[in-house]
Amino acid sequence: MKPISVHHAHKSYGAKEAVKGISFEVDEGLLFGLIGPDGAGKTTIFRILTTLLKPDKGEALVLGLDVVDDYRQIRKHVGYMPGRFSLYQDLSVEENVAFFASVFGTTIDANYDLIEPIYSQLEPFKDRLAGALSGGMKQKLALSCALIHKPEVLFLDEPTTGVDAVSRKEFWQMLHRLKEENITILVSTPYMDEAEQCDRVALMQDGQILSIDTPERITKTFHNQLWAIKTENKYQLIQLLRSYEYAESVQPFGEYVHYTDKREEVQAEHIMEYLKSKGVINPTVVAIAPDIEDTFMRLMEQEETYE
Ligand SMILES: Nc1ncnc2c1ncn2[C@@H]1O[C@H](COP(=O)(O)OP(=O)(O)OP(=O)(O)O)[C@@H](O)[C@H]1O
Repeated sequence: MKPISVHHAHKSYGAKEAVKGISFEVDEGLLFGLIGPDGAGKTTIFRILTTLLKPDKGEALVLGLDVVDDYRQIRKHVGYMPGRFSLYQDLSVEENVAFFASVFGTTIDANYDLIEPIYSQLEPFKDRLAGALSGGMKQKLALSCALIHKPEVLFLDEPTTGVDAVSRKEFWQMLHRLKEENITILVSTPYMDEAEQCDRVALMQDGQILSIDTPERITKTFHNQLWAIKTENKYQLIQLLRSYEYAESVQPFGEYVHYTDKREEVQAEHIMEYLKSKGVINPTVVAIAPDIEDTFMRLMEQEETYE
């Protein structure tokens, strides 16, 4: 039995089809990522799996239980950290955890061993109101609350959005520790660097899954030579590359533009010559290895082309 299995799930909000026939399964003890931009349908999938929304069509099972027929049992065995508003801002740190414990008929002490690595960092502030905590501390508190009844499956919807880089890193370390406790984790994120922390990922766009695999295998599907190009004027560079007759894809990435070319054999010099012929002084053109973000952008582009 897979802890999570979704078969051809559909969900619409009025005329808007948010989830368009999605299927995926998650093995026990895996850290599985739903990766995609805002509006891809990630939250809708979380709401279906945590029994807060019914799918219009298709089936979703958690721990072998049906999200519609067996919702009461599912709720006892899963932890959910929604994207926002999961804490009571006007209760203290300790009161929030105690409240979530009482909802599940348990106590902080009974489950302290599981939350200890996370909650111990909050204990010095246990009397502080949740509303007065920093983003990173709120996130730790929300995770403590989601774990207080020792769930077998943990659902984390964009847990690191709006959290500083150090707290994000710590958070992922915590998730790896929870995995060792054999908790199955479904986590969503819009950050591609976090995708690489997952055992498997589903890349989502517009209510559909474009690819499911390990981050390494997804990245290997990018076959073309990728170039990172930089000039003084990035906006002008993008325009020039987009109007280059051999351009295949042009994507801004930080201070660089990532570029692929339609030609089989292309050298950095070819691209430099073209840019110089358009008046660009000293362009930097470097061959680089693609990462999962490049692969995702490519898959999204292909999807748009086929539509
Ligand atoms: N209650 C609702 N009524 C109408 N449309 C909705 C509702 N909830 C979500 N949607 C739409 O459904 C689509 C999927 O939303 P969903 O929240 O599942 O995506 P997401 O990937 O979680 O993105 P986000 O990070 O923005 O929440 C979006 O286009 C969204 O605008």
